[in-house]
Amino acid sequence: MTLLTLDRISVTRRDRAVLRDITLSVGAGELVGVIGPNGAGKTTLLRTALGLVAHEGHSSLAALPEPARARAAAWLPQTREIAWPVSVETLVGLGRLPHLGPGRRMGAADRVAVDHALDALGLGPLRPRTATRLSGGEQARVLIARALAQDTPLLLADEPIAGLDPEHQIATMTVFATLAAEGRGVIVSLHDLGLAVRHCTRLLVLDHGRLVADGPPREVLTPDLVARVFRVSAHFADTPQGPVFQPLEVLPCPPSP
Ligand SMILES: Nc1ncnc2c1ncn2[C@@H]1O[C@H](COP(=O)(O)OP(=O)(O)OP(=O)(O)O)[C@@H](O)[C@H]1O
Repeated sequence: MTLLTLDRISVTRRDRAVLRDITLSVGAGELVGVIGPNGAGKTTLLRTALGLVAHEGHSSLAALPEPARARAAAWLPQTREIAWPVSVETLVGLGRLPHLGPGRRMGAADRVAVDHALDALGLGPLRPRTATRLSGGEQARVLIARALAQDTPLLLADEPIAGLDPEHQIATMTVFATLAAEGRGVIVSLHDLGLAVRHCTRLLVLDHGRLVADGPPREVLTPDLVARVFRVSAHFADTPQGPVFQPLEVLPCPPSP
C-alpha cells in the first residue's frame, strides 16, 4: 500500500532551487533513510511532503485536509523544543490529540498507545518526570515517543537520532525498523550512514536538491556515489552481524572546471 506519493516536487527559496523535480513514493513496510550532505535539502523534502513548505508539484500528504493529515502521518521535526513543564506521560499523550474529538478525554485505546510508545523508547522510569528537566537525549526520546503515540500509518522524522548515545541510537532505529516490519512506513533523515545502512530498507540520496539515488543501501552507496556526493572514501562490508559501512577519509576537492 502506498502511503506517500511525491510527484515532480520543486522548491525555490530566495530565488534558489532547493528541491528539483523530485518524484517518489513510499509504501507500507519501508524504512526509508533520507541522506545527503549538509544543505542537500533533506529537511525541506520532509517538510514539503507534509505540506509545510510552498512548492510546485504534488504531495499526496500535503493534499489532505489538516485533521486527516495528522491521522495519516506523524512528524518529528529537527528542533526539539519542549515548551511546557509537563510530565513525560502528559507530553507523550499529546500525540493522541489527532484521534480525540473536541473536548474528548483519552480513553483506554489512547492510554494503550501511550504506554506502548513509552515502552518502545524505554521511557517507563521517566514517565512521571518533568519533560523540560530531562537531558537533551532524553527529551529527544520523549518526542519520538509522542510521535509514536500518534499511531499513524506513516512517520516522518528529521534527524531523530542526532544527540542520542549509541545504545539509544541503535534502539531507536530498531523501533523504526519494527514499525516498518509491522506494516507502517517510516522516513527518517540521517547523517549516520553506518546506521542508515544497517537499518534502512531503502535510501534516498539528495545532492544539491536533486534525488541522485534511490534504492537498497547496498546498491545505492557505491564507492563512486559516496565519493561524488559525500566527498569521502568508505569501507562497506557484509558481515555475519549485517552490513557495516564506515566512512574513512575526506577526499580532495576536484579541480574547478
Ligand atoms: N527559509 C529558507 N530560506 C532560504 N533558504 C533556505 C530556507 N530553508 C532552507 N534553505 C536552504 O535550502 C537548502 C536545503 O536546506 P535543508 O535544511 O533542507 O538541508 P538539509 O539537507 O536538511 O541540511 P542539514 O543536513 O544541514 O540539516 C540549504 O541551502 C538552506 O540554506
